[in-house]
Amino acid sequence: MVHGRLVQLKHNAELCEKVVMSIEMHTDDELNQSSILESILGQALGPLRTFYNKLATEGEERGLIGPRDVNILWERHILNSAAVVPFISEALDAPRSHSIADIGSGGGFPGLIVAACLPDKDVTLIEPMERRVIWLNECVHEMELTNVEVVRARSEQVIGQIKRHGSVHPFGVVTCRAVAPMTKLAGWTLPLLQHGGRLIALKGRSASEEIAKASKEIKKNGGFDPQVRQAPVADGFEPTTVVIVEKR
Ligand SMILES: C[S@@+](CC[C@H](N)C(=O)[O-])C[C@H]1O[C@@H](n2cnc3c(N)ncnc32)[C@H](O)[C@@H]1O
Repeated sequence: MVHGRLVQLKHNAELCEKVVMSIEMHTDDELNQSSILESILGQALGPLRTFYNKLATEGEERGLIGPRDVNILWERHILNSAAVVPFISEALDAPRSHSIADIGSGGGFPGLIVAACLPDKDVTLIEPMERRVIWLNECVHEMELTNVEVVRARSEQVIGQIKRHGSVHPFGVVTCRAVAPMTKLAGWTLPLLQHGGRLIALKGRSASEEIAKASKEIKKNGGFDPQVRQAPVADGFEPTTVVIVEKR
């Protein structure tokens, strides 16, 4: 009986491996077979391949990626998100809360990638849309991540709760990508940070102008010293832009 069960499990595992290989062969993402992935993602590559395959098969149908994204998922979404990880590690080097919040996670960017790359840090994904929250919970389960909590809420609601309950501001780092301009993001992210914490936002080329426009909101929400930094994605790929704001 036990032997029969083991044979069945082995058969299932082989079947899963074949399905994964066939999905990877049917997308034209040239990075699929590249050693770049392992050199950048290391131990996180296993769970992130699971995530990649789920996105490639279900992402478009579930409204999480566009039709043209399927062949550039690694570069456009996964490696782009992973570019914030060194900035987070640097920020959490100081003695402050080791928890991270990602607001407006959507399909999981950058939050799920951060959680896979930093398995010893607690990551809270804050996302208001129900169908995206369902997706995020499925991903956490299938990627076997044990360091993630998904909260269905707008960031302002979480901030309201923190203020009402008078608790200390809990996060050492807040991340986000493609959620809102800095004028809004300042009020949606900085109040979530503890003193000495850092906002690390993936931004487009207009990052400097956004910071200039939002200087009043940044100051009002306890932020200071906003900086625009270039974050390497991988050799031969265009770097991405990151905005970093310190919390007083
Ligand atoms: C354009 S999507 C970006 C998703 C993901 N970060 C990415 O880069 O692909 C913006 C996401 O922000 C969420 N969002 C909008 N307003 C929000 C708020 N006030 N607090 C938290 N999330 C919010 C939306 O539901 C949506 O999933």
